[in-house]
Amino acid sequence: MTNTQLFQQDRSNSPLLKVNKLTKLYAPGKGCEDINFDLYPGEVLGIVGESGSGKSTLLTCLSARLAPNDGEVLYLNRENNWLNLYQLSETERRYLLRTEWGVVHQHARDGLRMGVSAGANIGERLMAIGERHYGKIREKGMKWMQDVELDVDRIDDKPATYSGGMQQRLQIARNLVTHPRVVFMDEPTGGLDVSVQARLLDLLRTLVTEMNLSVIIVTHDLAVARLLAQRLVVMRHGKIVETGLTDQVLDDPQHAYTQLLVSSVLTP
Ligand SMILES: Nc1ncnc2c1ncn2[C@@H]1O[C@H](COP(=O)(O)OP(=O)(O)OP(=O)(O)O)[C@@H](O)[C@H]1O
Repeated sequence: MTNTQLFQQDRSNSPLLKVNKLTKLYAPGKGCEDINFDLYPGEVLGIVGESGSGKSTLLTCLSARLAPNDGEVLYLNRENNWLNLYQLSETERRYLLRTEWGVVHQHARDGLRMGVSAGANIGERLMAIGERHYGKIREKGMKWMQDVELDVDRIDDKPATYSGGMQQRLQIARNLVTHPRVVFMDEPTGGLDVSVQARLLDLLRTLVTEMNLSVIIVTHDLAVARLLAQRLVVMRHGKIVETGLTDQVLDDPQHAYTQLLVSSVLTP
């Protein structure tokens, strides 16, 4: 089954996110420049490119954490209102990040609160959307620990006592507990052992499909892109050089840079 069939992307609906002429440059060619695309409900979009091509800069701008120099990011919220991200107040952007959006960082410690228990890490996001009942918060925390295959008996342990792979699972649970509509992921399996990576990717793929999440995932690993993303954006020197369905881009790359990127993975 192809990724296109697997993920329930719905193009009959309006996009959830519209990115228009987005630019954030630190120096010529460093950052991201004139980025345009739409993200549809249930779609998983991969951003690929070599180190320094601007993937993280773009993701940080898209996820309301870095103001661009130019262009806009429009988001259709749960109430069906279009929000212009960088015209919102800082408080409104932060609220969005705690509720309808999620961010999974490469290093779990950037996305977790290391000083509080695993259960509190999950519960905190529930409290942000108004849940106050301690019993219910704990119950949901336990359910999510099970869903991401963590030992529920360790719910009161701090994340620092978890392995890297477990911390990443906890970070995913913390993000997904509020049923976000859009999740931004920056190299979510980077830095983990290969076998741990494979299991985590499997879990992510299942959760993304089951919850019909819209995801933007940055990765330099084309195998990860192939497994998770339905559509790809290829970046070079801050610009998009190619975009299309994942299988098309990887099996029949049109741009010379994409051809090089794909062949450099195939040739040892
Ligand atoms: N805060 C900053 N100040 C100055 N230059 C920066 C800053 N952040 C990133 N850059 C530069 O912008 C370019 C793009 O960096 P970015 O981290 O977005 O690329 P990337 O494709 O995500 O790379 P990697 O995969 O290595 O993380 C790089 O040349 C980087 O050195």
